[in-house]
Parts: sequence; C-alpha cells; structure tokens
Amino acid sequence: MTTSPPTADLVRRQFTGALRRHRDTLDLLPALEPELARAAERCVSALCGGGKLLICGNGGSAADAQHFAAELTGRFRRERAPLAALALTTDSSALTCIGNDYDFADVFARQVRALARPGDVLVGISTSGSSPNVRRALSAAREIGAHTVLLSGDRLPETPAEVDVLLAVPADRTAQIQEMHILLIHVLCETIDDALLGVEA
Ligand SMILES: O=C(CO)[C@@H](O)[C@H](O)[C@H](O)[C@H](O)COP(=O)(O)O
Ligand SMILES: [Zn+2]
Repeated sequence: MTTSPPTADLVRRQFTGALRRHRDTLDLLPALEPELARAAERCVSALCGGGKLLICGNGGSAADAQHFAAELTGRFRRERAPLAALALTTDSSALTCIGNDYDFADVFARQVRALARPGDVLVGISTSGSSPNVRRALSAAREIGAHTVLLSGDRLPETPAEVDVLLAVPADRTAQIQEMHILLIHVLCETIDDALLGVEA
C-alpha cells in the first residue's frame, strides 16, 4: 500500500479548526475559569492534606491520565517536591483481573474502592462523558468522600450527579476534545504549582 502525504488543504483545515476551538474555549472562560479554579483548589487541598489524585480514562484519555500523573509525580515546569498522583490505567494485572473476573465497567471503580480515601480527588477524563468505567469510578469516589472532577466535551446534557466539578470543552469530536483536554491539564498543573510554590514574578 502506498501512502500519500497530507494535502496542504487538509493541514490548513486542521490547524484552522484547532485555532477556532481554542478561540471558542477562550470565549467560554467566564464559565470555565471558576470551574478550573475549583478543580485546582480541590487538588491542592488534597495534596497539601496528605491526600492524592487518582486519574482515569480510556484510549487517548488513558494516555492523558498518565501524562497528568507524571507532571505531578515528576515535575511540570518548576522544581518542587513530588506530588501524589496515580493513573489507574497503568496496572495491566489489575485491569485484566478486574475486567476478566468482574466487568470492564469496574476496572477503575474497584481500584478507587481499594485506594481512594476521603479528601482525595478522582479525575475522570472522558470525551463522551459517558464511558461506564469512568462514570462508575466517579460514583465510587463520591461514595468514599473523595472529590470528583470530570473532563469532557460538549455532549453531556448536564453535570452528572456524581461530579463535583465538570470541565466541559466546546468540541464534539473525540480527538478535538482531547486536544483541548491536554491544554486544561497543563493549566491545572500550572495552577497547582502556583498555589504550592507561589506565582512567578
Ligand atoms: O484517542 C482516541 C481517539 O482520538 C481513542 O483512543 C479514544 O480515546 C477511545 O475511543 C475511547 O474509548 C473513547 O472513550 P471516551 O473518551 O468517550 O470516554
Ligand atoms: Zn486520540
């Protein structure tokens, strides 16, 4: 099979679309910024109080969950102590055992029941907002007394009952929502670092 390079037209459309979605998200900031602040505040209070962040998602969002956790256990931009964050997507033994013996919809919720404590934060990442394993994880976290944050797109009609903070980006295609999610995740990382280290002059 031969492959042809992308046409200039396709590349231009992709970049123009991405710019438009960034602009749309910027326009939504009056609504989004308070939610981002609430999400960051819950993360900081968990981390400062001896708690942790648990993060989950499927496919590309599993990669985003790992990316987010690594920014915290490693470092984001500035030097600081490692922060307690764990992606629930990385333990193939837990994922296959729970998926095989129980249900794939329980792969994150069961880990949440094992690991989450009151005051922790469960961050669910789902472009549809409706993946059963992410939604069950949020419900399990809520039952335990952990805070719940959901990153999604614009397909949810309303904030699910089990979600404290909804960060919904104005896009409806999975890949495009993911592109905005990684921006929000980096904004959260910067906000967390500012709270812990002080705002840079
Ligand atoms: O990355 C992509 C598409 O860009 C896919 O791997 C995508 O993440 C998967 O289809 C997921 O299963 C979608 O789940 P969700 O975002 O709706 O929760
Ligand atoms: Zn993707």
